[in-house]
Amino acid sequence: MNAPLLVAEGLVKEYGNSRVVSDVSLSIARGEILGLVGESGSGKSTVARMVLRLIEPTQGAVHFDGVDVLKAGRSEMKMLRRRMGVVFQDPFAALDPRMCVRDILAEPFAIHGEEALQGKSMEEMLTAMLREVGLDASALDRYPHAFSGGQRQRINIARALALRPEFLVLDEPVSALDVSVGAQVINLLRSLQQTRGLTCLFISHSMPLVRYLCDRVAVMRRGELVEVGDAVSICEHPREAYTQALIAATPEFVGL
Ligand SMILES: Nc1ncnc2c1ncn2[C@@H]1O[C@H](COP(=O)(O)OP(=O)(O)OP(=O)(O)O)[C@@H](O)[C@H]1O
Repeated sequence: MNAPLLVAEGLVKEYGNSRVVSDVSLSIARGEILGLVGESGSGKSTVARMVLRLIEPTQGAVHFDGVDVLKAGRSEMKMLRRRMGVVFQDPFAALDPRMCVRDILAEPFAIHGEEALQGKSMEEMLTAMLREVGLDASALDRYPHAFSGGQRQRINIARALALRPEFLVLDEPVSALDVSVGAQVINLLRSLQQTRGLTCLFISHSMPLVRYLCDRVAVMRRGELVEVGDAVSICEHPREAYTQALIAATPEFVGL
């Protein structure tokens, strides 16, 4: 296995007296997709937000490519942000309804500088980004409400990949979509992960989906990890009754 790109150690998150994440340690190898599963409220999103440093852990450490994320200063953090993308569950809430797709996709370049265009014109770059997610340039002048849920999630994915991050957090990216539309988005993510060699943290409550997409899986229950291992082995031979119940609770994923 390659050296890990991301290592999280002993992550804890407390809100007042309530401990919502307790001593979670994870590592993700370069090019690997790690699934993070667990019932609603088990702390999956909180772990992901700590890894991305969107929230500060109460305790613990995160290293990304050897860099201590929680100790990074402002400019180092800006560099790290370029290397980490995120796609959230709700494809509509994530897109500003007053911005056309051109402005939504151009925003990362406005924040991080046009050298990220790698010599392309903005128009060429935006068209290429849309093509990569199965949309065409006619989308550029339209607004989010003009798209279906699946198309909106494709726009979110294009934006998350704009600065060519190495690491992508996918926080339940298809759970707001119809099953067949969700399967198409999963297959898109799978092919993008392969062509770009992305390292991913994939959050889901569906064990069959994790089995389809992920190399390894970490199972969370009430803020703690209960088992971590190869996705197929855990789906076929779960050790914990909790994991068995998660498997039983979700219908088989049909990859179309
Ligand atoms: N800002 C906050 N203040 C207080 N409690 C919070 C806060 N954010 C999250 N929590 C609590 O932390 C727990 C874990 O939430 P989290 O969103 O990480 O779970 P999850 O496993 O991602 O759930 P879901 O599958 O429903 O998204 C929940 O009980 C939630 O209410």
